[in-house]
Amino acid sequence: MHYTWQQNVKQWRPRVNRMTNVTLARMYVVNPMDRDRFHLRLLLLNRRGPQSFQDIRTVDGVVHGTYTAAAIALGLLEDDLAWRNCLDESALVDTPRQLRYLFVTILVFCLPADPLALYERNEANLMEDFNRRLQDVDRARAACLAAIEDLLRGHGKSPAVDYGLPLADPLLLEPLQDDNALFREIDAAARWAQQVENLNAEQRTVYDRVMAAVEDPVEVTRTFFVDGPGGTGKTTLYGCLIWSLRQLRREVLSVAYTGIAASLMDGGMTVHSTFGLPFGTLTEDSTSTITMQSARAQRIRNAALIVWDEAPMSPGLQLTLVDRLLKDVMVSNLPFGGKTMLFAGDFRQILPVIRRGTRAEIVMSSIKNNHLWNVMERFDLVQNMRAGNDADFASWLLQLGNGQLPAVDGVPDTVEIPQEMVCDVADLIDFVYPQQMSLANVEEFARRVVVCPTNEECRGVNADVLERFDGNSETYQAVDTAEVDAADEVANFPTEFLNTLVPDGLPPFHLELKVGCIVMLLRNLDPRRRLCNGTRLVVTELRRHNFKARILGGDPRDDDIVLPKIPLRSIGEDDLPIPLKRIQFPVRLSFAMTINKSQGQTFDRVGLLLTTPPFTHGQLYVAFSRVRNAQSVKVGMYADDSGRFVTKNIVYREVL
Ligand SMILES: Nc1ncnc2c1ncn2[C@@H]1O[C@H](COP(=O)(O)OP(=O)(O)OP(=O)(O)O)[C@@H](O)[C@H]1O
Repeated sequence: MHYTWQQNVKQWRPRVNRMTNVTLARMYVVNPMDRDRFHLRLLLLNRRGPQSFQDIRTVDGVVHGTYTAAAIALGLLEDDLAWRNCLDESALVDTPRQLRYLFVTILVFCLPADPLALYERNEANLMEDFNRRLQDVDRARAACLAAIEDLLRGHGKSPAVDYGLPLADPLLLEPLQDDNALFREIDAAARWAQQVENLNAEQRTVYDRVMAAVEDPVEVTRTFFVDGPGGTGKTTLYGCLIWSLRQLRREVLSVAYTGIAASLMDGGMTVHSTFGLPFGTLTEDSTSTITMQSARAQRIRNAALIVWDEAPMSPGLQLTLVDRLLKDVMVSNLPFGGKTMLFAGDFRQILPVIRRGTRAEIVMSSIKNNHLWNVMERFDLVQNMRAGNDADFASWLLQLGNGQLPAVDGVPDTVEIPQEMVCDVADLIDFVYPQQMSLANVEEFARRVVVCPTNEECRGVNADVLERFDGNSETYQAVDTAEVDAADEVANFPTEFLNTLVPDGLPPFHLELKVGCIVMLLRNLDPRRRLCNGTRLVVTELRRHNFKARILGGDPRDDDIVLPKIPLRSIGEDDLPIPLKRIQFPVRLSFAMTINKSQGQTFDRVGLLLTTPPFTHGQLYVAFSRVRNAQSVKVGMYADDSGRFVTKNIVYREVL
């Protein structure tokens, strides 16, 4: 019963509904993925006095077939023209498999208004290879839908529930043999069997301990931490564990804090996506989106081991939330629900990133200050296994990382860079890159990079190196929108102002590319295919609505990737005056990258630009440890008044 205030008699009276006997008091929230109902809700919120469902779908006298079409006609939804153009362009020249990847990328990241219409428009091209092979349209359609379903499942999505796409008819499906995958599996099995044999004594101790814990149902200590500087064989160790357990038909989950580290692990996924953690700053009250009955919860239940790489980068709170989730999923009060957990990493490297965080805040957020640290059995790997490493350099690096090199003139956090490692700032790019660059000589510079403390310096280097490429460039412009509800607030931020913003996690408004240039992905598009935030790609073809690229150092048998523009949002930690949505290719030039981004990657040659000094724990160590020997790195910096090359080496000894 609803009441209204009667001013004249100063009384509350039951409300009289003059229209009907039914009162629509409140509308249910509808998941945007439930498209039809979501768009009906959108129309109900924006249309006044419709008399029937048909009426709701009628715009300017035209009765639309779907609520989606009516919402587009009313301008309530962006239409899918950009994605149609992007798919049309790819369909003309790319393989059906590339087109299916592109279609799935658009579904997952661009949230088109009408996925079914996009599918139907492109169906013939999407299934063309199956049709050729099977010579039967119905079976080809079923195979194509199953392939799309498989790709979507990798993103935790369902074609029917999330996008309203038809499902493959199981009666028409036949097992498809992927010869490539089969050969790769045989290759991998031979390689890993050999690796397990070759583990050194330190690695073997951890391997045996973890395998024993997995096998022993009553073992109490099931949480392990492996600490080891770069090159001591951590990745090899958990590769062996993952492979051995899979041989025993046991499931393993491999996760890492960053997408790029996840992509280097077999089947690796980010911590966020595996455990359904929210993005942005976590709090004690943050919760996982994983429900107990879901397939993701079941995957966790089935896992015999969870390997967590680059753990020192994870905020301690992440461990608390995952511990809570695993206790619920496993219905157990043991740490991490009694799962066997193997954490690994190097505390000399970069710690959790807290924007403008103080030393105390950063240290407090480290996993070392989480109560779960105390339940971990700890192992140290010290033997450097990286072939070609020079022993003097490895020992200098370790002293640098441990903060054991002498401070200059007693000034804390300073270090002198050996003269032979320094070059003139103006010559640094020449040390790394050839004068003439193109797709033809990409192998010459693919495993080289310039690293800098901040993005600002990277932008300058990137623009300079692009000049070294032959051929014309293409400049792609973004579509920028301020994400605010109030119309008058939007007016305070004109488009030309939004276009000038260069937040860290977003591509530039003007993206200038040339064939052969190196770009970095800015989103985790598909860790299963090593397409992660931080993956470097070489551009192989530029088009109007998409571009083609391949992963640097990727498997040559892999197809090139076709990338669409996608809507990207600022993450709220960019110091922007307003939340920004930018529709642009999710890449930026990557001849230079920040030291933080380079963590976890190995290069043949690195130019370290130190015109501004490193500013947080571990940065200098991370920058130098990207290469295997002293000859492969040069530092571009200026001498001080006494001719010495002095910079900052910030080491928080309390976390080592
Ligand atoms: N037991 C071993 N015998 C021979 N080579 C090994 C062994 N363990 C590791 N390696 C080799 O040493 C190199 C470094 O190993 P790995 O990548 O596993 O180290 P990491 O600790 O993960 O390094 P990073 O932290 O820099 O990624 C690799 O080339 C690897 O093949």
